[in-house]
Amino acid sequence: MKHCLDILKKKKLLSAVYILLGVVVALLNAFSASYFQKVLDAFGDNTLSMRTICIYGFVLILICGLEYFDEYPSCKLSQSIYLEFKLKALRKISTIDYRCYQSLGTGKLVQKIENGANAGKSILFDFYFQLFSQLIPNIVFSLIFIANIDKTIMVYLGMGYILVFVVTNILLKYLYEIKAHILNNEEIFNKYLVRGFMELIVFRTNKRFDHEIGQTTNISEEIVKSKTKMKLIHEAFFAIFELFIILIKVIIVFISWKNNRLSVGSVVALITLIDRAYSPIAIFNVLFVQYKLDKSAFRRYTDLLDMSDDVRLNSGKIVNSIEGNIYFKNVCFSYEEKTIFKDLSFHIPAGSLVAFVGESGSGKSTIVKQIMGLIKPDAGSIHVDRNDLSELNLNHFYNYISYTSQESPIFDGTLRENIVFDKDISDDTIIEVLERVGLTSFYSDLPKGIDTEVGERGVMLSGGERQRLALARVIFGDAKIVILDEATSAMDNVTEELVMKNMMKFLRNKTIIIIAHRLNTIKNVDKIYVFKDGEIVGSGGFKELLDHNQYFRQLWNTIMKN
Ligand SMILES: Nc1ncnc2c1ncn2[C@@H]1O[C@H](COP(=O)(O)OP(=O)(O)OP(=O)(O)O)[C@@H](O)[C@H]1O
Repeated sequence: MKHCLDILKKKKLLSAVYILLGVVVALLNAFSASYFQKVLDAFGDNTLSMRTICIYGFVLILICGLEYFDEYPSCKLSQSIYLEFKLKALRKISTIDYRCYQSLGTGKLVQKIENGANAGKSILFDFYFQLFSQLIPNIVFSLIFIANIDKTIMVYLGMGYILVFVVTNILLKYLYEIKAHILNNEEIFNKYLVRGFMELIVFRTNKRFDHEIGQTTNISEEIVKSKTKMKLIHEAFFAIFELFIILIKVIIVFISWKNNRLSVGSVVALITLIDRAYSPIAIFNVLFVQYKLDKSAFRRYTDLLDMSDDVRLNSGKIVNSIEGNIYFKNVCFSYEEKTIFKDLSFHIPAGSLVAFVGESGSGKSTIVKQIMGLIKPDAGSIHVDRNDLSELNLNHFYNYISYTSQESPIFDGTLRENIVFDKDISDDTIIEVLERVGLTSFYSDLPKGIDTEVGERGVMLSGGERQRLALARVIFGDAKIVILDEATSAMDNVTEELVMKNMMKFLRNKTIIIIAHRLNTIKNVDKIYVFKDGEIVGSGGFKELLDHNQYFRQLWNTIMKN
């Protein structure tokens, strides 16, 4: 509910106008039905006056006008509520704890957000707003006007409400299970869809698409079956409800005819008012069932919103300058049961150029994520200069650190956005940097120059071009600590050497950490740390390690052989 209230607070005025308009229209509707009794009876007695006709006509026109104006807040509210729920999800991703983020899958997540935003809109707008602006006012005003005609009938109608409510609740228990089944299947359906798009090459070359399409077809059939079942149950309820109202109307006509107690006008007004009093109940039931079912989709979505945030992103100590010393002191870290580091300690002096090497899975990237503050040590401490990293405001710290990852360093946007984001930098300067990272010929072939869209994950660039683009971004940053995690792995040797030579000129005096598998690229670094199973098994200069460290020599020999 907290998330719904957040959105309501933002839309206070619009919500108040919408509810007020609904109440006024309901009052006028009940009044017009009751006034119609007066018109009919006066018509029968030959006492109908021009004034009565005018009042009746005016009320009908007023209702018509107000119902039209009602569309404005109605449309604005429903659309903005739906989009606000989606925005909330994006805001959440901007602060979510990185470990929680790692547990989310793209396909399922996107569907969860879509279903959740729809469910949230449905709960807030289609249920609560309709309840307070239409259903309750319609029921209350209709009952008041019915009581005005005949109090006993009003009491019987009230008892009818209770019966309808009991039946609805029995129905709901059955519908819940079907809805949960649908939601699960929709998320899995989307997972297959997204991974089909993202992993086209893997699935095509492994001939997996037939299997994937088969699975998705089965799931879609399941979804259709469950949705049809739900619809039929809903409709059956509606049909029974219609019969129930018809029965009430027939009984009223019969009793009035037998007792000869009510005028023609009163019977017509009663029948109209019964429709007005019971239609909201029918609508309420549909909405209530939907509301209860939406709650399960909404809960899945709020589970995402309620995931832990990285509290250090926006709180903690703010430092105004950083030299770039990094100290790991007895750091321990595990992913669930799996121990990655035990008692890891090392020091990287400010302004030095170091490299982390080791077999795949030895923990190099995990160290980098810890230096970035994305994941926290279970024990021990990480210091940047004299500051304990766990006490720093990370958003502020990110002004001084830059990280180029080995995976998809490019996002869906233009070349310019990918290099400088929204910084105001002249085209000439950007082009000059593109030259430095060896992208001159690539750039000159682009139809829209630096404003060319590079596609999702930079799909229209080669692996090496993507990496060079990401390196160009580093040049525009003002970081004191630069981390290049396999940042040149997709480049050929000649390009890599040229680009790194240019990069190093620019990165002078910064603390640079390079993670590399190609050991020939790190011959000139100040210090190499050799990792094996989360431990440092050697450190020193390239030559020193080659002469004295057996494991490093083994790594080097393997590479040379390849
Ligand atoms: N989210 C995660 N959950 C569980 N285990 C993980 C997770 N991320 C990484 N690991 C494990 O942590 C270990 C260290 O991974 P890391 O990515 O740091 O290795 P690396 O040395 O950088 O490997 P590579 O050179 O292949 O990139 C690996 O065994 C990996 O399986």
